[in-house]
Amino acid sequence: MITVDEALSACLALTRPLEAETVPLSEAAGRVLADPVFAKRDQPPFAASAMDGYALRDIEAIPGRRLRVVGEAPAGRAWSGRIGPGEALRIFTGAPVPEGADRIVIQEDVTVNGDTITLGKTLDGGLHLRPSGADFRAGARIEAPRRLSPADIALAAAMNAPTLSVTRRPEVAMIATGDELVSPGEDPGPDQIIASNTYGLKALIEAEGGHARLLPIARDNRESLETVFDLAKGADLIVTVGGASVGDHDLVGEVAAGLGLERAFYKIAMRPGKPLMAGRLGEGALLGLPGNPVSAMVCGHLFLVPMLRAFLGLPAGARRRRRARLMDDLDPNGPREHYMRAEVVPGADLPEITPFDRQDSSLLSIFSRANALLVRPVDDGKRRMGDIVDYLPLGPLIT
Ligand SMILES: Nc1nc2c(c(=O)[nH]1)N[C@H]1C(S)=C(S)[C@@H](COP(=O)(O)OP(=O)(O)OC[C@H]3O[C@@H](n4cnc5c(N)ncnc54)[C@H](O)[C@@H]3O)O[C@H]1N2
Ligand code: MOO
Repeated sequence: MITVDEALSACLALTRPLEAETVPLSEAAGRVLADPVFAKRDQPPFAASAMDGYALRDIEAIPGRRLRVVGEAPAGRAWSGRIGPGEALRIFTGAPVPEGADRIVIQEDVTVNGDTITLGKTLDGGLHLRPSGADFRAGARIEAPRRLSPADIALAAAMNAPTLSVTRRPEVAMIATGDELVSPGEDPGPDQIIASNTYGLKALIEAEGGHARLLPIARDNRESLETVFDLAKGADLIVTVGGASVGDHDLVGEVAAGLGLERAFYKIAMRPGKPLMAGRLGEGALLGLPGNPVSAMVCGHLFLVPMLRAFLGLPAGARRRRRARLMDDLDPNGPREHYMRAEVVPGADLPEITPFDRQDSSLLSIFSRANALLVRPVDDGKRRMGDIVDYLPLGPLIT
């Protein structure tokens, strides 16, 4: 059995950064930027007013001063003259500040009387001007690769980029295997259960920016598996679930080998997830996950997510572990790195972590309550309440 780190390196070696495609800006959120975005102009392109009020010369911003209003500039329409001594321009937020003016006095600090204004007794200290290029200059860049956040989309729009070059979504074909499985919504027989983990994995894949295709459930025989493998052709990554262990009906490895799988590894020193398998199949990669729902999901977080990031051209090493204070005693760990389902809450100095009592790899109800995986090294000794341990956050974290 190889270690978790060795298995991750082998998985990453099966990936390659995918090519770029051009998408409209409005569809680019969450995608991975493949080429930098360049600003085509300064923003703002002119010195702009930050407030509704009056543009004037700062040296004349004296309480009680009377000034003559010489014109008006709404946003989108500059006033072309120059502000001289004793003059002010009615101006609105976002409008170009006229030459000669270097301060905006907000309208709340002004009394209007026909064509003249009188400045109030107290004026706030702000100039309320946005110099041209204050946000960014022409030529400024959004660097790639980068997963595009809503803020990035707004910035790219402001830079006047109507389309963006993003990495193609990795195509993932997903095969659930087992005679006992039916799809959600179907009527299971008395000996059957509902296929669950492929749906959880699809959600994980799509949250990471991949595109997952759920293929029909493959039955526990060679013909059925071969038929469904055939449907998976063309995918960047084929993910199988189940049929990975040593039972008489665990045929995935055998069938994949018959189809030309170049196996990178099979079985890793990890709990849950021991019967993990990976290799190269045709042009794509294959990741064979164990069938137990929690094993499949934990392997999804540890191996599938980094593989997707590598396909997307993002940094894709092992996820950074965090530290927490253990809130329970733990027996010594065995020869497999253990990823225990746990709950992390904020603590005084460090977050506090409590593993769930029941750790069986079939318990999705526990997994859905967990917000962390407590990581126990191979052959870790007994641990006491108060010890500091490593964990990986699952989803949004409350620290
Ligand atoms: N003699 C041994 N038996 C087992 C070993 C072992 O080393 N020696 N390893 C155990 C471990 S650890 C795991 S994990 C499982 C993995 O087995 P498989 O990958 O072959 O998975 P299956 O046998 O097909 O299924 C296991 C379990 O999960 C359920 N399952 C499968 N697919 C789905 C799905 N898509 N959605 C929901 N549930 C699913 C299936 O019904 C089984 O209950 O093997 C142990 N056995
Ligand atoms: O490795 Mo299995 O995944 O312990 O349940």
